[in-house]
Amino acid sequence: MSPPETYHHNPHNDAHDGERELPLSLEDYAITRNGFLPEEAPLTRLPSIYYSPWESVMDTLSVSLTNRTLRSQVDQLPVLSTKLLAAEPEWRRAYLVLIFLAHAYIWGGDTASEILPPQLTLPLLTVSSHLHLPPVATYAGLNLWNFRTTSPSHDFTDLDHLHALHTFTGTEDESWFYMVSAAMEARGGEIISGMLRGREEEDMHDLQTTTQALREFVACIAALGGLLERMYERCRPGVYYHLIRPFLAGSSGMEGAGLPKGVFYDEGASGERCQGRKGQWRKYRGGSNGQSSLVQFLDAALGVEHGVVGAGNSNSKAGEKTDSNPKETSYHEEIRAYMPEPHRRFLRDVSARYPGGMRTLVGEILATSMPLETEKRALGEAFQTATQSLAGFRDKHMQIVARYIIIPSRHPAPLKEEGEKVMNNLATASSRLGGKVKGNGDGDKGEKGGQCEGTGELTGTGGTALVPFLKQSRDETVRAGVLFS
Ligand code: HEM
Repeated sequence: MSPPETYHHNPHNDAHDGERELPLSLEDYAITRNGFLPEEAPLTRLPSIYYSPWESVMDTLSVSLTNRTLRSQVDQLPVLSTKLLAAEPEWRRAYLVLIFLAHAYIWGGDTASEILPPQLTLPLLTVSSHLHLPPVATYAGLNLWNFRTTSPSHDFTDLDHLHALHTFTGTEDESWFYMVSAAMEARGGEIISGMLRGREEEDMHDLQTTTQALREFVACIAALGGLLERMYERCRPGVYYHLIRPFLAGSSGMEGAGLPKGVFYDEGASGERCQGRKGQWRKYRGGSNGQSSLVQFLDAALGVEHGVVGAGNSNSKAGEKTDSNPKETSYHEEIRAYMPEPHRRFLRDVSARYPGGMRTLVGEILATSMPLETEKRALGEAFQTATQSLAGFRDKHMQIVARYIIIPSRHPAPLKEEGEKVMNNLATASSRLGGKVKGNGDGDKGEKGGQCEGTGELTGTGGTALVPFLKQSRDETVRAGVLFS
């Protein structure tokens, strides 16, 4: 079980006059009026002065990366205990600090560091175990818990007033990259309770709640698509691809970037596993927006089901079992291990309580012989529009991926000064690896000899074969809209 949360009362959970109470209490899942974002903006520093050595390194992170002093600063840090971390926001702040320092340490040199020192690993292992997250950069640390707002009304959907607390590069581009997702999470959070209530509707003679929930879903997806497309405003594709993205890379599938065994998490002097050091070689996926619980909630709410990439799923219908090996898990299933535990539990409970989501409910209602043809037609249309809008959102996302990854991957990193490549494009090399779905975390054995040859398929920071995967996710969304065939 997760540690007790300190979330405040959530007005979105309240049933208004005539509304059914939600069967799942959103507070139990650390879901707030801002959706999967916290109720309040995250801590900007750890309150105890004991942690000032960490915070001081964070204060100058991007500068230290540029002048290559970050690793020596980390090496000189004391090994700090986690005993002074109290409330959950402090644990999240500690996690954010440690994952930023860990990725800066691994990727912030001329070659990747295969070893993470105990100054980082010892507290990081404790903090990530407390939060039930892997000890690596995740969407939670980079996006959900890494923002402040200058909005007078503390409106987290107000993208123009959101700012990342930390970036690797010190660029506006990187802050914007994280903040677009943060604003989307806040906007998307507004429909969580409505969708659950709409799915809960069992009164066949009043279909309006469900139809209305689907219409609000469509409006929400339009807003999310609008925010997504604002990525172009302040995040330049070349800066993203050559400067930002390399820092987000994980340790799985990184042979081409100098991490054939992953990363050794050095836990101190005793032991014998690596040059007399205690510790473990570990492989994790990198940080990715694909770890957003919101998008997986939208899928679960509608009834979109994702299969294993390339396992014959492109011809299967939503909800059908495929021929793939039952032991294989889909990317979407696997990536849940990288989400905060309460959010992961929420997705599991939503799918268990409402198998097939709206798709099942709408299918059942349309199949009945009740004389409410107009309402039934409106409901069916609202459902079709909802699935189309989510598929359209995925199309927009694919265009972003083309602009930010596929096109820049064909061009070398620009020169900063004559003869000098922009720093840190180590993991960019790993963008072209062979293999299907790559890298599923600790001890991953799934590599298909994916060396960096420059000829393989493009992979995401999360390690997926990019284009087929994204197309399949979009097609699965379209198919969920087909109710009868
Ligand atoms: C410059 C902007 C972006 C780029 C380059 C990008 C890139 C990618 C890549 C490479 C993947 C493949 C999986 C992986 O590598 O982990 C992916 C998946 C995904 N991304 Fe993005 N992404 C961007 C913005 C966003 C934003 C803002 C969101 C919203 C939360 C988002 C949501 C997703 C989701 C949900 C997936 C999983 C596939 C799916 O369900 O359709 N992405 N993205």
